[in-house]
Amino acid sequence: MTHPLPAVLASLAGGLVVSVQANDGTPVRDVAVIAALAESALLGGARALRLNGPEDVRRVRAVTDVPIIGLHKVHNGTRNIITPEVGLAVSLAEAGADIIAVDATAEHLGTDFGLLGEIVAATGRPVMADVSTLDDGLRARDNGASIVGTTLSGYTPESRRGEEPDVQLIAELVGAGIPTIAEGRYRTPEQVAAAFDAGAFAVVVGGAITDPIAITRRFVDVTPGARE
Ligand SMILES: CC(=O)N[C@H](C=O)[C@@H](O)[C@H](O)[C@H](O)COP(=O)(O)O
Repeated sequence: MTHPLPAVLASLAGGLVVSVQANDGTPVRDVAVIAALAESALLGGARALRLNGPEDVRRVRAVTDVPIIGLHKVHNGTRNIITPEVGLAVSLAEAGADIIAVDATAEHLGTDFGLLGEIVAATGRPVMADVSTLDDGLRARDNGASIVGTTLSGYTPESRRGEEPDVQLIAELVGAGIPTIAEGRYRTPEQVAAAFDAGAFAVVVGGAITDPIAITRRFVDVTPGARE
């Protein structure tokens, strides 16, 4: 793992990163809407953005200088794999991403995490390794990641399942000396505060801020009408 952190990552310390992504086929899946949500997040105080795909990265890069964590999701039939190829990472960097997020799970990569170093070499950008377990994080550290994210805990067979964010994984990774960004299922300010208490370097919040369908559904779910 790179010591000290690259400046663009160091600038995220203690901050909120907002992930602005939308599923295909939803009304929000429109590059202009993504850009509007991203600008709104910045007006609210977000320190950085996390964006899926070169089109969204390029569009948002045109309106802001804040750090952008770029990723490119590819569905493998079971789940989305995050930036599984060097070429996808290069396209994100060319579009303006400052940091590249990469799926760094044993489920996807087995024991060969060499892709992380290849992406660093090809893009000249630091890699945020999206992990699901402590073992994933240790391998990512040893293979060129600058920082890890708890992003994929709950989405691989090896990781803990739950509705709540995996705060325990933050503590495990930080305990191993690995700088860690908390990400995945953060819904409330209290959960974000708990992530920082556990030692998180920064916290990423996605759907709780940028997915109006999921936000609406959580309110509808407690209405009497929803139980009929
Ligand atoms: C598992 C996976 O593919 N996660 C993706 C990674 O970029 C996104 O779909 C999530 O929205 C993001 O991680 C933020 O998480 P949340 O939306 O729960 O705050």
